[in-house]
Amino acid sequence: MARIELNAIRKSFDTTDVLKGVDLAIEDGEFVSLVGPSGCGKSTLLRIIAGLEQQSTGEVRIGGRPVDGVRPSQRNLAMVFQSYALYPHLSVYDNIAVPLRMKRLSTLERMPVLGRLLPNRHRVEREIRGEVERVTDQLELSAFLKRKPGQLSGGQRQRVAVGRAIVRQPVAFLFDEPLSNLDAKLRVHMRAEIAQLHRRLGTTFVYVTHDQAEAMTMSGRIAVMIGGELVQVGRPAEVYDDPRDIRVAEFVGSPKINILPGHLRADGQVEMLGYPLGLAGSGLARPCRAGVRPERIELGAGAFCGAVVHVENMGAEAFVHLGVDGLATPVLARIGDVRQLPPLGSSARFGFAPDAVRLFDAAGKRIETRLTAAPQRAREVAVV
Ligand SMILES: Nc1ncnc2c1ncn2[C@@H]1O[C@H](COP(=O)(O)OP(=O)(O)OP(=O)(O)O)[C@@H](O)[C@H]1O
Repeated sequence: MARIELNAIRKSFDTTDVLKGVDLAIEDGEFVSLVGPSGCGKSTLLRIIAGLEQQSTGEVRIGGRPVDGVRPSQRNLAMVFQSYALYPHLSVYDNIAVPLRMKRLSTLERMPVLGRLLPNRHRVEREIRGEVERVTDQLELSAFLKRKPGQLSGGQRQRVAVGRAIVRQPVAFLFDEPLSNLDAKLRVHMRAEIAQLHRRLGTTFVYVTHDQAEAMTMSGRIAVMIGGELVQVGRPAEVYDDPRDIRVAEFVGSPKINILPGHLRADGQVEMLGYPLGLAGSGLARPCRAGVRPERIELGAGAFCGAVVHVENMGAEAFVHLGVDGLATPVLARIGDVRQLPPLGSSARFGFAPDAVRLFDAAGKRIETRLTAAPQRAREVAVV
């Protein structure tokens, strides 16, 4: 097991700065997900940890030691890729045994015919069999040992890739979008398997994904990367509830948070479309943006009124899209009880409690103060 430390990591490809000074400490045994939109640099960061890519400046430490200049194979890390990188011509058993054979047998002992004549080969192969069987039992792969990767489902292939990583007993596992080739249902199932695997092994996991739901449901902490910068690191619930930056608020959570244009008055009142939302303490008058999660929008009463322009009924819950005059995008409200859905085309009142609002300044940085007073009931905002 190992602590992984990234200090001021920068990476440029030609003139493009892909990583702009990333600092992150991943504790021994922790499960941290690097999450962010496509192209934000998360795979590059993972590859730098693995030693597959060299940072332009900055330092990587694994288990307290700097590893710059240490070859990937010497870092004792296991990487699981999106493509699984299995050998198509080898059986499940041999795919998992490969890293052990590479480590414990000499080139001569690995030779198919000559190797068998060497006494050490039999002893090592017996040990390897024991270890491969232990891992394949754990991963419920015992029934497939003789099959080739082409004869397996996506989920089974993914488990073989994980098995091959586990047998090496690495100090940390690095996952690069390992579930993105699977269908939605299997992905949800494999999320649970990977989280359980982490609990069982207790080894450091670093997991790259662009899927915020994957990161939220599996990891102890998530590190949100945007445009080559680490914008926020924290427990999933903390990042969801207390985003420090509007880009984080918009990236985390599905469906997206509602962002409403507002104005912070000098007397501390926050207004949206000229209607009061609550008090944020006195300060400088300035434009701001109010973020409200769909589940915090209360339908049926409140200061605002919108036209029901679309309803997404998922069975167990529904999302109502409310067109509001003066807003470019509809406000989304989550409805827990789908029997209470307003009809399409009707108008619906809505509001939200002041503590549901997260305020951001014009640059997208979080305004610390939380709204306190209840929004005053005002005349309705016109329906679109
Ligand atoms: N070898 C390379 N040469 C030039 N540019 C590169 C190279 N590798 C990555 N990049 C660029 O660096 C940026 C970050 O790439 P990276 O693969 O780290 O992003 P990512 O966040 O993992 O994205 P995705 O989720 O799409 O995989 C991208 O703009 C990419 O085009």
